[in-house]
Amino acid sequence: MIKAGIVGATGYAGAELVRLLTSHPEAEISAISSVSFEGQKLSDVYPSYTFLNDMVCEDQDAVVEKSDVIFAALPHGLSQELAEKCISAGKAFIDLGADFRLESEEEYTEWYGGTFLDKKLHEQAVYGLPEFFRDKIKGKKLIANPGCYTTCSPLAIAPAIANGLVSTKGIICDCKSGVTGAGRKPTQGNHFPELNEGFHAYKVACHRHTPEIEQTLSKLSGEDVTITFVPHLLPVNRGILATVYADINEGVTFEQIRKAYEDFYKDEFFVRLLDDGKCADIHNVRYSNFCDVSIHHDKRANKLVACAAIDNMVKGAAGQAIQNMNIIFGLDEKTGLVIVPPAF
Ligand SMILES: NC(=O)C1=CN([C@@H]2O[C@H](COP(=O)(O)OP(=O)(O)OC[C@H]3O[C@@H](n4cnc5c(N)ncnc54)[C@H](OP(=O)(O)O)[C@@H]3O)[C@@H](O)[C@H]2O)C=CC1
Ligand SMILES: CC(=O)N[C@@H](CCC(=O)OP(=O)(O)O)C(=O)O
Repeated sequence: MIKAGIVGATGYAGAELVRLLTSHPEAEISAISSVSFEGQKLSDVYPSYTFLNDMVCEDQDAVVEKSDVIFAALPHGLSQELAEKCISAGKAFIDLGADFRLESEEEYTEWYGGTFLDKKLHEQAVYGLPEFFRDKIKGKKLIANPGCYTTCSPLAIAPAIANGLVSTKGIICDCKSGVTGAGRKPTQGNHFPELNEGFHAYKVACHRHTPEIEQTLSKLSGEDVTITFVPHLLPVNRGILATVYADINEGVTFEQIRKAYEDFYKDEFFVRLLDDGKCADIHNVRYSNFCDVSIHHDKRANKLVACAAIDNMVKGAAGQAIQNMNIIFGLDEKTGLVIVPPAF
């Protein structure tokens, strides 16, 4: 059994790791940590875990010591020192935050304000989006698990970008997220009466996920990709819908695009390419690690409109982190993640 420890287990991403790892057949939760709830049972914080996980929150050192793999579900900027500790102790480290996602320190400083504390450590980090970088993840110890928008948007458009079927300029990623994406800490505007029955964009064309999405798409394309990214806050608990617009290159037919998507995703269990005429819906992926993708042709403007839906807490966070753990430890990638989304 893999001993899996969670730092930041009381946050939404950490608690989702607990939910999924509790029924993982090849892993057991070895320890969990919290600062605010140290010494308290997780099931006192989240009563739905009663009798299923009554573990007591410890400190970070206990998690490192007792685990083969440490998942960090902490706010940005808190993972670098912890990663160093884990890697030098020979453990695997999967970071759900953004500390290791951007390869350029300059970009990291621009968008997050910090610096790379140990450049060598950053060189060891692999970006954990298995559908694109599986071969690089195998056998590695330090994984930068992508964020939710940064999983969903590239999965929507990747086959068209990787095959040079759409322009790499002027791509629009128009995304809508459920409120769990903002974490457990209440913030002004996320309070139910202020949020419910409303719907708005935020951080328009200046969200820190912009360079991360561009980094992934540029790797797939081999060219510098520029995007306009606009996130919106949806008054639902879970789910992200990314609607991505791109100009179809001259001479390319929609049939070629569909064939490229079919080929690209034919062996990807977690990506469900929908038939023509169907639209990806966050309802159909809830609690699961699936990403549903639908593609559409705007014939008048000759644009590709690609939609992708994920559960931000699963494929956008904890599920993908476990998918990465499975790859690192040589397990079938699907282990513990074959979850049927509820029909209603
Ligand atoms: N929510 C989502 O949809 C997604 C989140 N992520 C990323 O996962 C990470 C966690 O996010 P999320 O769970 O939503 O956030 P939460 O705010 O819900 O949880 C954060 C966790 O970190 C702990 N924490 C806060 N400050 C400190 C500190 N100074 N030192 C140690 N621990 C601290 C908190 O609790 P405690 O005080 O109990 O220790 C809590 O357990 C973030 O980096 C986020 O960007 C990634 C993808 C999707
Ligand atoms: C709704 C909402 O607030 N979402 C978060 C993104 C959460 C996430 O996946 O991102 P990171 O792991 O990169 O923080 C935001 O816009 O900042």
